[in-house]
Amino acid sequence: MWNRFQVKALKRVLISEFNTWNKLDTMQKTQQALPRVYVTRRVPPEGLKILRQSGMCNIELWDSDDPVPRQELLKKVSGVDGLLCVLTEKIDAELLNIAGPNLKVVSTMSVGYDHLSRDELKKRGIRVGYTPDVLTDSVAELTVALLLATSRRLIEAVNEAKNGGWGTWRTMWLCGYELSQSTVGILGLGRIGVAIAKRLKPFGVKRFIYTDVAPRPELAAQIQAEYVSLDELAKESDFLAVCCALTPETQGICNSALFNKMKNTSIFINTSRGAVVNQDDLYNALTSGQIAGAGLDVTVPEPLPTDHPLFELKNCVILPHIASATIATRNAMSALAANNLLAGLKGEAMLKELKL
Ligand SMILES: O=C(O)C(=O)CO
Repeated sequence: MWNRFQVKALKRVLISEFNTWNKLDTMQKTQQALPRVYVTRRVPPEGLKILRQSGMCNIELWDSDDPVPRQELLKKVSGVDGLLCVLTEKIDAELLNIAGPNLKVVSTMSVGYDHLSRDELKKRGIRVGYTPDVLTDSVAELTVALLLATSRRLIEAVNEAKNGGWGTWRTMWLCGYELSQSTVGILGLGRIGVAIAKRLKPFGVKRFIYTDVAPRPELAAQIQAEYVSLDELAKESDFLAVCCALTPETQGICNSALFNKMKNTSIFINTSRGAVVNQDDLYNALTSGQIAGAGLDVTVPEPLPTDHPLFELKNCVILPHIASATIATRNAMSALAANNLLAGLKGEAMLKELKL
């Protein structure tokens, strides 16, 4: 027989157990009620921290540095409320149909949005976040580095020094082209084009010219750039930097018609998207001497197969799409993508929303 103290103690234990169980049950129910979010890549820590600390979504993560296989992605998006993706994921009608009507927001950790079917997203009323501005400086910096590496033949020079090609100082050996007194052309003047021009100006560039679908006087005024036609841009640029977004209008815009108008001393640089260039035409322009050199941070496909003919050319410098690859920038991109996603889930204004 229990005395009254034992009964009281047992009561206390039971009540406390009941409360704990109740709390857990409520927590579980709340968790189940939270929006479901699929993150298609191990994005940099800043973004993941923001998502986790928000406590406002259930996150499932493809915890890898490599892209999620398409079939796995299609399986995982079914029924999600939000999707945080990177530029390797094609967000098209097939995926959106499988995702279903819960999907309210797609947030891409990229400034480029050519991997998103904008019409399909718009049709379904899905909001889209992206990450402009935070990568402008790192992309501009890398563009300048690539331009100098190409025009001053740095990769060839390093290889010659390392591989015994360095005989003696020679008068015309490894001579390249200099920015001083040059004309720099920008195809697609936006924030990145302006940032590139600002960095190039101190090298003694004489003139900046640009082309776009229409003049952009406010941006152009920052760098005293002159609006010209695509033809003039090709003919007059000593250095031609491609900074436009990939759209149906810009796909393949850098083709033989453009290269044939360029000077045979010109350097062509692309840090936007590979598909704005017709790579066969570029190969011909480089091998025929129609242009002097090309620096590419982007190609079709990516990665470019190691046996691709462009890799055989000494006057073509190819980087593996690293323009925004600084630790600070990639963290800022992931933080912005996470904040865009959370704002979209809450139905609030995003920091950077793409107009569809
Ligand atoms: O953000 C983008 O679109 C990129 O290409 C990454 O540098």
